[in-house]
Amino acid sequence: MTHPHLPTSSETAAEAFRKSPVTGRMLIGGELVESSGGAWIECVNPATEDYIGKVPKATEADVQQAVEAAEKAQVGWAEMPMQERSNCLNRLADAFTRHADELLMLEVADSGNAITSMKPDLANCVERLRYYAGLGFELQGHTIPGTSDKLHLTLREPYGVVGRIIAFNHPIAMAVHGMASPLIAGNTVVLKPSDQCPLSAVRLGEIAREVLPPGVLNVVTGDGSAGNAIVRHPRVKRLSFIGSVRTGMAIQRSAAEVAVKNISLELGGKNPFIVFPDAPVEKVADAAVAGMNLGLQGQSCGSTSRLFVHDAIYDAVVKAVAERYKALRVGDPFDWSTQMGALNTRAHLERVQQFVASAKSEGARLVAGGERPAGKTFEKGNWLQPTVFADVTPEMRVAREEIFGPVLSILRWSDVEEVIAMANSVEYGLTAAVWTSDITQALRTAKRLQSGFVWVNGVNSHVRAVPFGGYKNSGTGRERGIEELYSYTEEKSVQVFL
Ligand SMILES: NC(=O)C1=CN([C@@H]2O[C@H](COP(=O)(O)OP(=O)(O)OC[C@H]3O[C@@H](n4cnc5c(N)ncnc54)[C@H](O)[C@@H]3O)[C@@H](O)[C@H]2O)C=CC1
Ligand SMILES: O=Cc1ccc(S(=O)(=O)O)cc1
Repeated sequence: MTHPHLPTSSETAAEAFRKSPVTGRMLIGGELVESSGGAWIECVNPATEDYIGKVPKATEADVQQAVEAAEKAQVGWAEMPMQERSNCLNRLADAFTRHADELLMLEVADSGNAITSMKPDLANCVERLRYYAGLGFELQGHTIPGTSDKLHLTLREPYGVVGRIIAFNHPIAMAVHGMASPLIAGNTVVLKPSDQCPLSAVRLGEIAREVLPPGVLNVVTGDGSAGNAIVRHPRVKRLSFIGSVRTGMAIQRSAAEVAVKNISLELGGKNPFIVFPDAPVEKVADAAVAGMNLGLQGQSCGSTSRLFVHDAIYDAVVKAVAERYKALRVGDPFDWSTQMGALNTRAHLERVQQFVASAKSEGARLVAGGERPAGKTFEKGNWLQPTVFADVTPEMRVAREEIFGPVLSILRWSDVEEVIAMANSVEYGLTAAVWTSDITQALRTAKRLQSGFVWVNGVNSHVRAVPFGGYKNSGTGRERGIEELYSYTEEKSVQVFL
């Protein structure tokens, strides 16, 4: 990429990208390459609709080449002492830190997410690389007492080539988070970023090329057909995917046609936030904003998009939440005072607008937002005001389907059994929040929620060692911590006859 990325003092960041769009290349076997088919994917700034760059549209042959390069590199990579692999990851973290500002600009231009919300993602990437660089030393087998005349022990071995396919909402975080643990375990990686937001991953490929041996990380850019080629490659036995339930199910079907594979899936969410009558109204209202990840326009799998409020404090909470949503600053994603940016694509905005229309027609009460914001900034781009519907009932579409946008639904409850049943009534089970000062009630409720991650009196907090993943159709497998690391290894039992 030749783009300066950082604007001069006389121009805005958006102008800088418009004036000099970037051209990205794929990283395959240590070389920066274009698509063998010659096609490109165009990247558009969601806030301005400006063309900001292009990346190659990978063909099946490109994917094949990437897997072969990864296979070739894997033998030597796995044979390296742990200390050397660890050094490589730490060097990648150093290089990443040097380029963090430029990566942040690319990320914001390509995603439309507010810069204040994306900056922590960059720091988290560095933290994740260093964390797994150290944790690799804990990858241990064990010995098992058995019969007196035999010694039983286990070894942890890498799968080989890992395919990592990711969603559009946290592009660089998902790219880096998903490579640290497979790499330290001795696998090599073929990464496919989302075709909606590929620029930061492509730049990551360029940076990684300077510090990792050729073929250890390969970045192929393309749409679902490139993803499917990774999924169907018979020698990519371990796959890790972040995206929608529909694609996750398609991947399971497609993979099963060619081989038996280990696939972890981080999928969608329609996450409940249950407020008991003793919860503090103002803090609940703050959490109803924070839990929706509005800096990403609600486009986060963990967003607590169904707020169940007890009858006793319902009106007060609705009022406090609506006030906060109306006061949010929507605007230029590059502006450090902006709290919410633009939705990622026009098609996605239109999908979210259909949810707003369906909520109105099904009788929900609009208490904030619902429209495109007014003003010059919003003449072009994928804009929607932060939106809140009250008096939502469980059978409405907005209460059942993942919107992946800035639309919060508030539902009323008065009976604990009923609210737990409502919370569990959707196909998803990713995150949940429970708010009460009664710890017994909180833990009882947490236990009964069919969700992989429950916050008590909090929202949206993630810690690197705490497992994250979904129940039901929200996924399978857990990411983060040592379990994630182990999930990129196969366990071999060795029995020694003495
Ligand atoms: N549970 C979690 O950790 C997260 C889940 N998500 C979910 O992701 C969805 C939004 O992200 P999108 O990018 O729109 O998801 P998506 O499922 O449309 O696409 C995700 C990735 O899969 C690729 N893909 C599409 N079809 C494929 C196929 N047949 N085979 C292989 N790869 C294929 C895409 O090119 C993209 O890279 C939401 O449902 C959201 O909840 C998003 C972030 C985190
Ligand atoms: O949106 C959900 C989400 C966001 C980020 C990550 S990751 O830790 O960066 O992979 C996972 C899920």
